[in-house]
Amino acid sequence: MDWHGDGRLRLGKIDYLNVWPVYYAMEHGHTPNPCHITARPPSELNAMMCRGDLDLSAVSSVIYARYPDLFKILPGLAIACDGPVHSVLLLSQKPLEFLAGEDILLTRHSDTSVVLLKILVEKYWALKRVRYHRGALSPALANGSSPAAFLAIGDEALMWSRHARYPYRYDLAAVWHGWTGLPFVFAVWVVRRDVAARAPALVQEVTRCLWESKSWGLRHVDVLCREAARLGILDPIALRRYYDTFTFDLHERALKGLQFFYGLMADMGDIPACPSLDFWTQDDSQGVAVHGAQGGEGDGKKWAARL
Ligand SMILES: C=C(O[C@@H]1C=C(C(=O)O)C=C[C@H]1O)C(=O)O
Repeated sequence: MDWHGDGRLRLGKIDYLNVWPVYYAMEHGHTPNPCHITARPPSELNAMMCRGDLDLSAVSSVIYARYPDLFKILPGLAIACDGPVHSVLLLSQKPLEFLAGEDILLTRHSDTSVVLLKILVEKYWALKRVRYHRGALSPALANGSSPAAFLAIGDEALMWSRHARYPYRYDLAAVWHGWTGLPFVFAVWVVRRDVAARAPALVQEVTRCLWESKSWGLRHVDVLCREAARLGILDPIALRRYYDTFTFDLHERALKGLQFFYGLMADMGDIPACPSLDFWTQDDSQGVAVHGAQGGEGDGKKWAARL
């Protein structure tokens, strides 16, 4: 835990459009920002949190399942959707049923979607002998040896969703929803346990500020769409539709989807068992194990009352 000499915690931010509703207000002076914010793709944030280079962050949901002893979940925050997500895509040169025995390139920026894809390939689509490679998408797509299919997430997926050589598009959250009927949780916000134990008041402050910023963002989606459109990835109307697909909460159904996913990770041998969901609370620095019955609520009010 490095205080930078000023008592501020180090907060990670996913470097994609999808988290603007959570961070925009605190980064632009509309709500308080008590942290140092570092923006990176998810897999880099995951590694930084595991190393202790950040104190709190959004991380790929698989990371909590793999390292439950290292982290506690911050309530009332998630990147989840209950149907298509538009930005986690398997893009293929051929229809899915012809991908058996083929190479799929996996973006190096993802940890959760990579696991979701492998689960769908093995347990839902039952494709045999698929070979996976992890790497940077741009160079692979630019040279002649392009893979039969690739997995893209975040802004890259939004930019490449209409790639001419990859006309077959599979939205993994839509496939998951069609299969399980459940929401899918791509990312959760976690705090390192050592930080939670040593600085509960700061963790509380940052959590409240994230809720306040999210609440502002969700009340001003029109502002976010106007500003985010300047990046040239989506126009304001498409951005509105994009933001409407997300729930930024760990509500009860999202928790069910998360636990079902963790159960499948255990079946695949990725983790030894489905972990308890250990939420951070200020008054119990050892945490409270939650087994699917609790979750964050829209504006964080329920959690604010608990903290
Ligand atoms: C929905 C998305 O979820 C993302 C997917 C992640 C992953 O696959 O590890 C992590 C964080 C999220 O940003 C997206 O990037 O579009």
